[in-house]
Order: sequence, then structure tokens, then C-alpha cells
Amino acid sequence: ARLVENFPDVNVCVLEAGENVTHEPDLVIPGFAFKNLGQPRLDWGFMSTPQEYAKGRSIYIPRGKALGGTSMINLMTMGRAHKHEYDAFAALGSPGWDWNGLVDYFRASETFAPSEEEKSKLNVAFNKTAHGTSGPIQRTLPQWISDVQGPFTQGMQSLGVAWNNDATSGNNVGLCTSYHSIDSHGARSSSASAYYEPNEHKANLTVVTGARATRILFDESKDSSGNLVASGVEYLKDGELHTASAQLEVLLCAGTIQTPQILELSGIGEKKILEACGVALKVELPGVGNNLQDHFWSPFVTETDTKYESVEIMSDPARAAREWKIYEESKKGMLSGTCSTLYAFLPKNNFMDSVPKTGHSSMNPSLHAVQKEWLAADDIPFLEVALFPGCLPVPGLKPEPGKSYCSVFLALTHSFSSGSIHITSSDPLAAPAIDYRLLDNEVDLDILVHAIKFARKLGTTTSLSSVFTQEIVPGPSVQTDEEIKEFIRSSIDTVFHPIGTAAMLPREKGGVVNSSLKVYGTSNLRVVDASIIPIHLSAHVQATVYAIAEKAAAIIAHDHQL
Ligand SMILES: Cc1cc2nc3c(=O)[nH]c(=O)nc-3n(C[C@H](O)[C@H](O)[C@H](O)COP(=O)(O)OP(=O)(O)OC[C@H]3O[C@@H](n4cnc5c(N)ncnc54)[C@H](O)[C@@H]3O)c2cc1C
Repeated sequence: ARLVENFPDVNVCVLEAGENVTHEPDLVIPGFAFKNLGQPRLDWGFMSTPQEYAKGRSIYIPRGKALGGTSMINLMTMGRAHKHEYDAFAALGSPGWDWNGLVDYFRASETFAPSEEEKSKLNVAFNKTAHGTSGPIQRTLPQWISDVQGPFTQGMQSLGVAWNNDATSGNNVGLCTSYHSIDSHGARSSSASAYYEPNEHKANLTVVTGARATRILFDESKDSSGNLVASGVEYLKDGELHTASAQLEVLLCAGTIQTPQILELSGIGEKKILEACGVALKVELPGVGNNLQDHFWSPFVTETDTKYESVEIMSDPARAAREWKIYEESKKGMLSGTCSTLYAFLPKNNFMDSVPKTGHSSMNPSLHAVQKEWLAADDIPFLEVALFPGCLPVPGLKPEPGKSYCSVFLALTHSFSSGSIHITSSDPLAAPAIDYRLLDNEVDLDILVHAIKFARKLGTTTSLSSVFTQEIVPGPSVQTDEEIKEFIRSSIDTVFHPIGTAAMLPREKGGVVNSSLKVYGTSNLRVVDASIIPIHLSAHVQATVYAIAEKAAAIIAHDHQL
């Protein structure tokens, strides 16, 4: 979109496998967000391979299939990690990608202009230099707050977790209100509504929906430095193969799962993987598809005093109708958001009394070393603790009518397991094999055991002990560390934030793209999506992906002297 609007002489063609669903009510109305998951029309619905250390379970991995990608089906939280985590991008070999090199792009991507009344109600204040006031994505504060939020805040504070009134200015440590990609009219602000729509009628933009890219095409001859030159993209539409030619560049933005798949189908990847699938090797790049990282969560669910309403009340038709009326008339109420409005990011000293040993790790050694340092640090969060005023989805658990629930969402922000995504055949329509190697490092279990214990302690604080009336999950029968570990192995799940499979790292460290996001061994093929993030962040990912895309547009303009 930035190239289209800033450079009328540059023609941009977007190939998107999904359709344009930008204004469908279930996608626009924030309170309906959960309805879209698992619908094949909107969600690729990947499954991982059976995870050995998680009871052999296959993990469901939703991914948006639509113009706007996963920003059409995500849960709209807009967070940023600690500035030191972005600084690691640069320290790992990508100059210009530290916090200072990214903050202008975070700003460029968003409009964030809460009123004085909202700020004072939610106890927030903002460092203006870190926030945008005229960018495409609309970021707002929650319009509905659960009654449990007050006692939960006090409970967290009594355990030493400080309130952070400006958690997206480079220091995300502590408890804060969540921010969302929702506009002031209560509608989802997605990359389709915010970036595509203002440019949709521009003469230099062509968008082909229902177009599934099958491989990148290259010129027969290489450039003078021996690099492949991308000449276009082959794609399937309505059962027929087509070609889109590229004169300047090909930008691969298929996300963490399909970007490595398309690279491998195009002959870029590890020799033995491509050979096994009968794909001719064009660039030997063993990093492709490796370094898969994600955030993983375990549930803590309690029954609450019924004077505290939980989201389950929406199953009462009369109450749902009332909420609908509130939303229609004022864009407030439970449908104006996802009901998750408060979270905390905790470094080790907030929830662990000692630093667990990291042991052997499947991680890239350079990244492992960074994470080990972070685990011992006082400022890098390893745990997200979020309040959800309702029963989180736990297999086998069905909320009972008439009861109220509250959950504490406990997510590991820096897992020490590192997985992979690879093709298993040359068929572009076959899903790749996705192996998280979930919990292959005991340290992740140790951290999550501390997390469950923290949630239990939180439930016994003076402010929450009369709110949380009975622990349902893990439940009273789960007491010893080994029992808690068993519970985690049975219940751990993804937070839907996969990254890293086309990592921006030096080639010798397993990198796939350089700091200009160019794929090694090519002259004009770049990757611009979450797959380039080399090491995971203590933040939900979308705000960072928008900043990456903004920076990519600036790099491309600079490289071509546009
Ligand atoms: C259920 C869910 C909830 C989430 N909630 C949050 C949240 O609250 N906050 C947050 O920050 N993040 C959240 N995320 C994560 C966040 O939305 C993603 O990290 C982010 O959107 C990734 O952007 P991307 O550009 O890398 O990939 P995507 O947005 O996934 O874009 C990839 C695009 O490529 C298309 N594509 C793939 N293969 C092909 C092909 N072969 N041919 C043509 N097109 C193709 C896809 O259809 C898609 O449109 C959530 C994710 C999910 C699934």
C-alpha cells in the first residue's frame, strides 16, 4: 500500500489466496471474532504434527485466509515488546532493526488518540514520541471493562506487579490495559480496511483474490553477483495456472507457515528436504523453515461469585439482544471488544523464586544465548498473564448454565523449543509438516509450573479470594510439580503467534533474509511478514508486523531510489 500511494509509477500486483471479506459483519464486529476460527473459507486451519512431549497431541494453528490475512481473524490486541528485545534484532546482525530503528515505523502504522476522559478512566498516559496519530491502523482503548478488573488489578499489585501506564513505549513490564486494532466506530481495523481500502481504486494497484501462489519464477541466468533474479510468480486461480510477471521485485508475504513452503517449492531451502520432494535446488539455504517459535499458553479457570458477570451470559438470548442494542447504538458493551482488556508481562522476578536451568535446547545457538540472558534479566518478560472474564476453551470443560467464570491466561513468551515447517511433497496444495517440538526443553515446563503457582497465589490474595470461589482447572487434584507438568503437557496450546521461519539473521547463523529482507542468494526477492522475526518477543505480534512492513516499504523505496 505504501508503494502504491507514494510512487504512482510503480505498479503493484497482490496475489491473495483468500477473498475480500473486509465488510462481513462477523469479521468487523469485535465481539464476534471467535466465530471465524475453524471456518475453511476464512481460516487455513493448519494442524501440527503430533507433539511428542505434549501427549502426542496435534495442535490446531489457525491462519487468516482473506485479503488482510490473519489481521481479519485475529483477536486485535495491539502490543509492543520491550525495547531491548528489538535491540537484539540488531545485535544479532541486522543493523537498523533495534527499537530506535523501528519506533518511527510503529508510529507510521497507527493512529492512537485516546481522549483525556478515556486516559484518566483507564489510568494510562503516553509518551507521544512513541505513538502515531495519523497512520492507517486505528488503535483504541477498551470500551467495556469486566467487574473483575478492579480486584484483579489489586491482587496483581499485592503480589508486587506494578501498574504500567505506558506499556507500548519500549517498556512493557507490568500490568496494563490492553489496546486493540479497533476503530472509533467499534469496527475491526485490519490491514485490508486500513491499508488496502484507501488505495483500492489506484491505477497502479492490481489485487487478484482467490489466487494461490505455487512458486516463484526465476530468470534462466543469474545476475553479475551470481544471485537468482525473480521474474514473477506462478499461481493457481479457478483451477488454472497463471503467471504474474515482475520487473522490479517479488515480495513474499505469505506468513510464517506458507512463506517457507513457497520458498521450498521454488527451490530455496535445505538440499536434502528439497531432494526428498523432487524439487530442483536453486539456492542452498538450510535456514528456510527452521527456527519456528511461538507463544504457548496453559489455562487457569475458576468459578466466580455470580455477582461478577462472565462472557457466558451471552448465551442468554435476552442478554445477547441487549448487548447487540448497546453495540448498535453506542459501539460500547461486550461486543465492542473481545472482553480481554487487561494483561501483564512479567520478568522472572515477578513470578519465579529462582531461574530454571535451560539445559539442552533445539534453538539456534545464537538465539539460545540471548534468551538465556533474558531469562536471568529483570526487564524481559517471560510470562504473559491475562484476565479473561469467562471460561477459556479447555478440552472437555463445559461451562454450566447460571454459573460465572474467570480465567487467567498464562502464556510463555520465550519458549526454548524451536521447531520447523517443511514441505513433504512438491504438491503446492499439500499442507507443510509443522513441528513445534513443543516442550522438548524441560525449562518451558518449569516456567509454566511457576506460572500456575503464581495464578493460584493470585487467587488467594485478599482482593480476589472472595471473587474466585473455586478452582476448576487445573483443579484441586493437581498439586505436585509432576502433576502440574502432566496437566501442562495435556493442555498446552498455541497463542497463534508463530514467527521465525525465514529469519532475518546472518546467513551463517541460519538466516534466510538479510537486513534489507532480501532472501540470500537472490537479487530481488524479499520476505515481508512475521516469518522474518528472528527471536520471539514478549508481545502479540501484529503491531510489530505492521512496523516491519512499513520499514520494508522504506527500504525498497531507498534501494530503488524511488
Ligand atoms: C486466532 C488468532 C488470533 C490472533 N490474535 C492476535 C492478537 O490479538 N494480537 C496480535 O498482535 N496478533 C494476533 N494474532 C497474530 C497476528 O494476527 C499474526 O501474527 C499476523 O497477522 C501475521 O501477519 P503475516 O503478515 O505474517 O501473515 P498473515 O496475516 O497470515 O498473512 C499471510 C497471507 O498470505 C496468504 N497466503 C498464504 N499462502 C498463500 C499462497 N500460496 N498464495 C496466495 N496467498 C497466500 C494468506 O491467505 C494470508 O492472507 C492472532 C492470530 C490468530 C490466528
